[in-house]
Amino acid sequence: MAPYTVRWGIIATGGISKQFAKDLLVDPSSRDVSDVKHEIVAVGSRSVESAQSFIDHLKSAKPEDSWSWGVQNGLLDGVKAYGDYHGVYNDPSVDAVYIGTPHNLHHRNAKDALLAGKPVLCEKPFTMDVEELDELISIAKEKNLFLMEAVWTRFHPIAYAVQKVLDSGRLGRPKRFAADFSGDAKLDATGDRMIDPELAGGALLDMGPYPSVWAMLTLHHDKHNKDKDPKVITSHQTIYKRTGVDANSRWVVQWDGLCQAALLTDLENSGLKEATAVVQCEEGDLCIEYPPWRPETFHLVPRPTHHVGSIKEKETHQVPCHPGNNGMSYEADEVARCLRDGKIQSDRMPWDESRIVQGWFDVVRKNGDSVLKDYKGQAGQ
Ligand SMILES: NC(=O)C1=CN([C@@H]2O[C@H](COP(=O)(O)OP(=O)(O)OC[C@H]3O[C@@H](n4cnc5c(N)ncnc54)[C@H](OP(=O)(O)O)[C@@H]3O)[C@@H](O)[C@H]2O)C=CC1
Ligand SMILES: O=C1OC[C@@H](O)[C@H](O)[C@H]1O
Repeated sequence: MAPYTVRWGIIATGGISKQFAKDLLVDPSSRDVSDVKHEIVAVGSRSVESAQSFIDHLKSAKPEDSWSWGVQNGLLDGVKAYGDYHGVYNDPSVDAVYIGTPHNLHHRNAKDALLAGKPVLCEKPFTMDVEELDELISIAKEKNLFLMEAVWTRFHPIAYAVQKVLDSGRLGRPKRFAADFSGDAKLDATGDRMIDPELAGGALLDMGPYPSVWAMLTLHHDKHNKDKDPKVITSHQTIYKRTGVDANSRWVVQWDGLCQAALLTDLENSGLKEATAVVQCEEGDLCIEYPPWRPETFHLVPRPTHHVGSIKEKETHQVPCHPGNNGMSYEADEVARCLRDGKIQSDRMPWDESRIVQGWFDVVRKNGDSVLKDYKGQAGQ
């Protein structure tokens, strides 16, 4: 059977849109996929020149570039450059829209796309607060349109491999959990969106999705977990004085009857290489290596008290993404399969799990003292 094809419209021409677009153009067979494929038919930007130069950049792929396959095989043929986003939403040749704008624009852009009748894949963090997210979900339901947060890490081979080990029961019940996304950005020398309050900068919203995804995949999905509504029980933010955003956010989530998770983000200090996420279980510890957004290695490690636990030797598991793939093709394949199967949400990245994490961000932000503390989202506008 011919592969099901999604014709994508890309919103915004920044760093992540470029990475996503390139992954759409990688040969699906290089990741053992034959049931779906992708084309790019429209790019929307605040300026038509930027949309065009984005397209030109993609088209200028050298033979050794992973995405040159798509260029040579016509996946960009006829792509249109729009000098606004609505051109993409209203283009009848677009089957689905990818949104790669800064956080505080996600709700506006996703809402406009849905109202124009387009399925949406929207970058993380989904929205600025739960109210904005609930509005998007209700529009998606009402219009019977697919909607998903682009938490790409959920779709990586390592995410499934980690869950397989935990599901096997080999490690027993989780007892403790910690996860961290921290980096030593030279903030005083930069003026980028990461520290810009006007673009909802700060560690929590940009980095927070990654410790959260590992807590969700391991604890929330654990077969012993019965708590459907894990809550933040304490949190702290340190403020970056120059712009007032959070330089770090730390919070603890409790899954009643299972265990707690300590979640950390930090813009100014690096985390641990071998332990970006650690699930400590009865029989041994599962340690996922940095980087949290795209790890490729995890270890099973004996408990520090060597007489406890059946894991006696350290084991290392390498589970890379397929070569030539930034790691974003997998989430695009998920969107294609959901559209093909008539689904409006993904089983792997369902709305209620986006809502849980968005809810944690709301609590941490409101408990803290950053310039975004009292930020009101734009639900209803
Ligand atoms: N999944 C992942 O791994 C990653 C996800 N992200 C997420 O993607 C989103 C975008 O991040 P990133 O690509 O790094 O950001 P960039 O700053 O590189 O790009 C953002 C783009 O948004 C558009 N835009 C629209 N309005 C504005 C505005 N007022 N100010 C600035 N840009 C604007 C611009 O495109 P144009 O001018 O063409 O309209 C701009 O190029 C964020 O929400 C982030 O969390 C980011 C990095 C990695
Ligand atoms: O989503 C992201 O993942 C990779 C990081 O480098 C980036 O800060 C972040 O936006």
